[in-house]
Amino acid sequence: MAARIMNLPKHGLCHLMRTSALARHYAGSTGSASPPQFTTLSVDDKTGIATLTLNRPPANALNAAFMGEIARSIKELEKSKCRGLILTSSSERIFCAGLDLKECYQAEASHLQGIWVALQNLWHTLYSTPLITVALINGHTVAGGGMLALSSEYRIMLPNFKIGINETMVGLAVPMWLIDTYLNVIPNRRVAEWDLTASRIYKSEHALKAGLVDELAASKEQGLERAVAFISSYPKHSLVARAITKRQFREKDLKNFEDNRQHDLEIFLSNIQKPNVQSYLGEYLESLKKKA
Ligand SMILES: CCCCCCCC/C=C\CC(=O)SCCNC(=O)CCNC(=O)[C@H](O)C(C)(C)COP(=O)(O)OP(=O)(O)OC[C@H]1O[C@@H](n2cnc3c(N)ncnc32)[C@H](O)[C@@H]1OP(=O)(O)O
Repeated sequence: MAARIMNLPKHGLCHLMRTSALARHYAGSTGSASPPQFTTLSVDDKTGIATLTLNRPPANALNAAFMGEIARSIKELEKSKCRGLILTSSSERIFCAGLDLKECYQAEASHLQGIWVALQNLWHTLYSTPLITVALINGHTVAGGGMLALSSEYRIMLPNFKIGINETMVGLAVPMWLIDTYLNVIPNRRVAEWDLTASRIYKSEHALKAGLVDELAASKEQGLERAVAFISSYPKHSLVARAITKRQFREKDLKNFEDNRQHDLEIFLSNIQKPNVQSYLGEYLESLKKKA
């Protein structure tokens, strides 16, 4: 039975906490984190599989609060000993449009810093989690949205959507940690370099052929079934060993990131505040509006 929840208790989430108990938990909560605004989370008590649904209309664009909320949920799920996490979207068209560009335009340096640090933390949390992670990509996912999908272990996508990392089109360099994430999925360096320098965006069907996604599903329901099947394919006794093995594969990328975290922030702040980048960002935002 799925227990629909508003936020997570400190422990034991996967151990039969029901909606009423959760409501009491929040009523009496010490309030260390505010209730979720942009996500909903449900956990199936029987399978120990959580589904985190992104819900920041219209495009699930990532601002600092939204990214912080996703990262906190993952951390709490880890403590509650859930076995797996499915990431999906409440929108029928957009999984995630990447960073909220409206918040990157003509913003204070402190605001931009908050956005970038939240993006770094979200990537680190998702990429390093011992949970079995599946992105059920039920809409377009680009840039920071591509990061969410590619940092997950398995990708199931619905047909006729777009996926890719288009930062260079926005006028900025792809950070090393995102290049490493891409290479973890597309290990052919030539293809990866070409994709990222050219801001290549794949349609679902082509993404499957290229190995950027692992399966196509005809509907969200079918995608959810497939995601549950993937997570459940790992027997219980293998979970610790698989988590250690996953960590070993990703350790070098995580260490490189930690060694360069501050430098990465400085590069972003310096680039995003350049007059030509801001000017292009303004035009880009206008083009998104005109399209609507
Ligand atoms: C700039 C910093 C770069 C730093 C480089 C380092 C890299 C690290 C990782 C992440 C960086 C980023 O994420 S940069 C974000 C780049 N994102 C994009 O370029 C996506 C732009 N959007 C689209 O291409 C399309 O919207 C879509 C393909 C995602 C969906 O297309 P669709 O036709 O279905 O929808 P609309 O285009 O009509 O959009 C609906 C609605 O959403 C608004 N919108 C879309 N994207 C964003 C966004 N990224 N930020 C804020 N708002 C966005 C769009 O304007 C529409 O709004 P209105 O209905 O109000 O007009």
